[in-house]
Formats: sequence, structure tokens, C-alpha cells
Amino acid sequence: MHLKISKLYKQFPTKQGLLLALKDINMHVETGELVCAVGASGSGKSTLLRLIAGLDIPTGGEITVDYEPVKGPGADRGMVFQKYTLYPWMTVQRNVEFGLKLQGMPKKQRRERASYYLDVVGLTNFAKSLPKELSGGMKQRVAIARALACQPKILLMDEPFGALDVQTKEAMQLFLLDLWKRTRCTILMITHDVEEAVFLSQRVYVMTARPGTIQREIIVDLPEERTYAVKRESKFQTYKYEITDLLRGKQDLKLMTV
Ligand SMILES: Nc1ncnc2c1ncn2[C@@H]1O[C@H](COP(=O)(O)OP(=O)(O)OP(=O)(O)O)[C@@H](O)[C@H]1O
Repeated sequence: MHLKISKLYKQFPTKQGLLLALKDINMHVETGELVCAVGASGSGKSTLLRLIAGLDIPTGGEITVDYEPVKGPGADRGMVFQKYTLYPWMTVQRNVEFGLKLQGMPKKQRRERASYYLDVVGLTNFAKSLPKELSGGMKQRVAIARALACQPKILLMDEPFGALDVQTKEAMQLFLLDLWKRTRCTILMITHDVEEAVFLSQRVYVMTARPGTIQREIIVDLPEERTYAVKRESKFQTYKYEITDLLRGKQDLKLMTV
């Protein structure tokens, strides 16, 4: 798998005129990587992910998956959003099967595939439950199982843990790292949480706002085996401060001009 984004621009028409949401974005994700794009509100993170997912069209530039230009949504890219997007009237099992049903997969095969991924996310015992019977973290695990069930080349995650409380969020980060290690899936995640980006990634793209650009690519040279203890290491803190300073840079400048 090779995701490549070249000279990507996105403009939106607004009442005040054209708004440049993304400017000259260049990035890539390779097979088996877990990469985060981190940025403040308005840096164009969601816009970027929507363009990669094929839910919107760029104003300029190109996105390719395995050298094929993205022209619309496709099963090769799985999405997990911040807000739970499960169908409340369907059981957990049916929710996970839904995408496979749309693809026309026969019933027996999709039952087996969904059961497999429910096991991967540790929710076999909740297959018959309704989403309302699950905690926030469990709902996100169902959403991840649903995306993985379609066996995408890359999982695109839009602030997946943003709506969770601090403890659940930390547990879900460890869950994601463990899942990534077991399945070796390729993940591009966007987040505004610097600590989350450093904790999860091998590489971090730092985005700044107005217009949204990639200010820096940072290779996170931390042990692959990450536990909470990593967060206390001075190297972890250095990455965190470096990224926070990059994000703060523009804000300080703005404050000085007010
Ligand atoms: N459909 C749209 N029409 C007009 N402007 C838009 C549209 N979508 C996004 N924008 C603008 O583009 C910029 C980037 O928005 P985007 O939601 O991608 O940022 P973000 O980094 O994901 O922010 P947040 O973390 O708050 O979700 C913002 O200024 C936003 O107002």
C-alpha cells in the first residue's frame, strides 16, 4: 500500500470569498505504518481526510492509493469518525456486516468475516447487543471492526477518541497500538492531541492553520513497544514540546498583532 498526496489544495467558497483550507499538502503513508497528522482546530485535518476518503474533490493536486488516483469513495479506504456512526437499530454483528452486505457478500461469508473482526476487537460477547448497550469505547471498537471487516488497504481515522473521557481514551490508544501490532494494518489518523500523536505514531505530520499546511514531518524514534511508561521518557517529552511549539508558533504571532 502506498498513499501519496501531492501538491494538494482545497478552497471553499464562503460569504467572505474563497477560503483556502489546504495549501500545498505533500505527504505519504506506507504499508504497515501508523501515521498521525496533528493540528489545531481549523488546520484542515478533517478536510484532508475527507479528500483522501473521496468524499470531496480537491481544488488542485493529486491523491493516489497504490498509484491509482482517488476519484471517489472506495472499499480500499476504511473510515472511522469521531462521532459514533453505528446504526442504533442494528445489533453489533449487523453493524459490522453492513458494509459487506452493501458489497454483495453472501450471508454466511459476511457472518464469518464480521465474527472474526468482532473477535479481533474483543467484542464477541456483545455481537447480539444494540449500540445503546455499549460504552463509548466499545462503540468505537465496533466502528473499527466494521471498517476493518471490509479489509481496506488503509484505515483513515478522524479524531476517533476525541469524544471519549481521558481514561477511556488512554485505554483505546493502547487498544489501537495492540490491534495495529496484531493486524499490521496501515493507519492514517488525525488528531489535535499532541501527546496522542507522539504516543501512537512512527511519523507525525504537523499542520498549521489559515491556510492549512504541513509545517513539519517528524519521525518518532521511540521503542515500538509503547506503554504508558514511554510518556515519562525525556525523548517523548522532547517530541511533545517540539510539536507543541510548532503549533503555538503561529498563535503567538497572531496574539502579538492583536
Ligand atoms: N464545506 C465547507 N465550506 C466552507 N468552509 C469549510 C468547509 N469545510 C471546512 N471549511 C473550513 O476549512 C477550514 C478547515 O476546516 P477543517 O474542519 O478541515 O479543520 P480541522 O483541522 O479538522 O478542524 P477541527 O479540529 O476543529 O475539526 C476551516 O476554516 C473551516 O471553516
